[in-house]
Amino acid sequence: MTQPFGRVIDGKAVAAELRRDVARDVAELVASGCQPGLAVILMGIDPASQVYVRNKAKQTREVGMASFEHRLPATARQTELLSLVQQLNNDPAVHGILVQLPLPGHIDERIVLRAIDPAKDVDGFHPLNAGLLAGGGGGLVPCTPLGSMILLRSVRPGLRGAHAVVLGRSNIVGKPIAQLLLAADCTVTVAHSKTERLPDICRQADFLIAAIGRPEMIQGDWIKAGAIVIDVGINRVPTVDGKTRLVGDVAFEDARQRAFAITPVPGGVGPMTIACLLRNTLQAARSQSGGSILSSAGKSLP
Ligand SMILES: NC(=O)C1=CN([C@@H]2O[C@H](COP(=O)(O)OP(=O)(O)OC[C@H]3O[C@@H](n4cnc5c(N)ncnc54)[C@H](OP(=O)(O)O)[C@@H]3O)[C@@H](O)[C@H]2O)C=CC1
Ligand SMILES: Nc1nc(=O)c2c([nH]1)NC[C@@H]1CN(c3ccc(C(=O)N[C@@H](CCC(=O)O)C(=O)O)cc3)C=[N+]21
Repeated sequence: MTQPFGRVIDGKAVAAELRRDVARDVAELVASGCQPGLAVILMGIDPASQVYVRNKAKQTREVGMASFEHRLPATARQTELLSLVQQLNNDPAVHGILVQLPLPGHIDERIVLRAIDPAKDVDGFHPLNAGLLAGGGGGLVPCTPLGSMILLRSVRPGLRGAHAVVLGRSNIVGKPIAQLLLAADCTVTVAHSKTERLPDICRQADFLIAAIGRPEMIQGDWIKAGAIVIDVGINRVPTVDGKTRLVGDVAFEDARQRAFAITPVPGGVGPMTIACLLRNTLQAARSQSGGSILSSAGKSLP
């Protein structure tokens, strides 16, 4: 019998399934003469970023795509980074470009993200793609928001009319998630650091999407009974034995007692982010091997 409460959403399993689907479609595309290629630029030696970049490269190859890795020293000049982006924009073997964030302080992130060809912008951070998303779809959709929606739909296929509360309003997570929920006919509240009476707002949420980067800040009694909780936060915290562990923005065990379903950290949204990156690269390769950015890429939103 299925439990009425406290279901843990298995992001690892859903991500593995998505990667299998991507791998099958990649094989078809390769057979027709186009191997999708993903290029990742890593500037500096942030240890966490290095782990992500390594995982991405491994999973890219596993689904049959070509993986290109470019490393620049943290001290490289912005013009050097921009000319690398330009070179990748012009490289027909590269269908997707990801510049790992955050960038060192002397680099203007906005200028770099705008330099990426929107058709190759598999992160979905270019203003053209952000604008298409705000207009209801048609471009490349940011990976973490896409993955969050797929997990939400894995437990509740019909989202219409529900009250979704998004905590966080960043351009890369909170805002695009809010757009996707709106496109799915949810009633959306976006909260942030200046929001008053945050616990009360959270208690109204049928779907609570947490993307604030504050370890376990969201308490169990902020969760409405029967809500679905998507915890996007990834926070590394010290443990008593001097090591570190990953926790989300939600106090998982307490929230689980009240939620209908909840994503864990690790093993929730994180693995979906990489799987969606591969999905976006596949879409980008398809539209570049015939058709425009508006043809196959993200025609229907999740
Ligand atoms: N699972 C994954 O694959 C990914 C996970 N992440 C994780 O998601 C989290 C958010 O990332 P990101 O959007 O880049 O972070 P940002 O720091 O860019 O944005 C954080 C947002 O949370 C809001 N916020 C901060 N503190 C509070 C608070 N006390 N109460 C209410 N709102 C608050 C901020 O408000 P304001 O705008 O007012 O400053 C801001 O809008 C992080 O933990 C990050 O590690 C990020 C990317 C991918
Ligand atoms: N241009 C750009 N695009 C990004 O999408 C991007 C970025 N920059 N900078 C950093 C953040 C963070 N991010 C994660 C991806 C996967 C996991 C992931 O797979 N996490 C595993 C755990 C991994 C671990 O153990 O460290 C999990 O949650 O289960 C986490 C975080 C993508 N980001």
